[in-house]
Amino acid sequence: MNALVVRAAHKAFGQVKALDGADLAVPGGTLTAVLGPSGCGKTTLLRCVAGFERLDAGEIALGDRPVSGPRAHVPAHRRGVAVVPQDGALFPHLDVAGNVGYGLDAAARRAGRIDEVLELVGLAGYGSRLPHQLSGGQQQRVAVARALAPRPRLVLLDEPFSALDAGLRAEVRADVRAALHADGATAVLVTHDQGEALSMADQVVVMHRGRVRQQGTPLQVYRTPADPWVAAFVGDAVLLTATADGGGARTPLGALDLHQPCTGTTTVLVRPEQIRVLPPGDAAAAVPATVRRHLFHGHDAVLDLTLDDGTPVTARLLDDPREFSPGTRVALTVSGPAHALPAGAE
Ligand SMILES: Nc1ncnc2c1ncn2[C@@H]1O[C@H](COP(=O)(O)OP(=O)(O)OP(=O)(O)O)[C@@H](O)[C@H]1O
Repeated sequence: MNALVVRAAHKAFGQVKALDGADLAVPGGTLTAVLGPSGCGKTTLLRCVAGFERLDAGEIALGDRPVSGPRAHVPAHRRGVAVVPQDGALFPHLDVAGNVGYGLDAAARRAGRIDEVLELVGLAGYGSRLPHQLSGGQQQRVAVARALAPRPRLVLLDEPFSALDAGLRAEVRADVRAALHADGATAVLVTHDQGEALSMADQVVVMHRGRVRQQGTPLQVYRTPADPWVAAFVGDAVLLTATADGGGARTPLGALDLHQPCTGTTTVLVRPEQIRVLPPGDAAAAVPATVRRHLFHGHDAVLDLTLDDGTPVTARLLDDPREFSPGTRVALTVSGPAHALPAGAE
């Protein structure tokens, strides 16, 4: 059953349509990431679900209970929704146990719920510390423990890892994900970070200009994006004009198999990690190309290339010691299927 359903949600601030018909459904017990660029309406969606903002039109239901809509606006404190803000917003004068237990009833305290959630977020034994005695990552863990403590119907996380440095972020993300799952929580994470959404979430909701462009598993939105905009937003995209004839397509990178059948003129998506870079003339079916730029990133390298017909292509190289200077001639092949994108959307 869905723990949260948003239908045709509209919310404007003056002339700005922050939500312009947003639809989404969040199954109970899952973590859903709402992913989109700055200004696409993510925070507004989250604030409407929490009950901090009223919808202009549309509906929000938590389980089978309508909470926002033409006939209902349940106030925030009666929705059973917990919010983890960007900065954690801990009470500075209360220790960790005081923060986590704030608002928790006596029975839950006696039952050991504070220790239980601190253990879940990896902070067993930290109950008597004050917030200023904790690292940024630990403070966010406390904020998550505080949100989980009263067993809310829904936990909303608003870019909760954005203030953490990159090394710490990956660890805190993984631990928070594990804690939410272990507690059986339903959670919605708002983020503009594709890696965060794809690595943490059970399902990803991609937003653009106040609407949901696609909802699916991380693999679905990455491999089979709904349109060219989603394709380019959730990762690096090589977009090729193509003629499809069912299970395959003719493209500037040769004949490619398709994930899903398609016919006629279309645009197909290939991800840069699917492109193999060979010496010129190495394989009969390889397509000649010229290197424009080679960017080394440590864990991988990105090669910008141009095919002889002018088509730009990007290849991602893993564990590849070769160095390519601009102007080097190479030949390209593609491994794995491409994805035919529906025409029309920008
Ligand atoms: N209270 C407000 N008053 C006026 N405009 C607002 C208000 N809140 C949001 N907006 C506008 O609505 C649009 C959507 O904003 P929102 O904060 O929901 O986007 P976002 O996707 O969360 O962006 P970010 O990732 O930068 O936080 C933006 O154009 C924003 O300027």
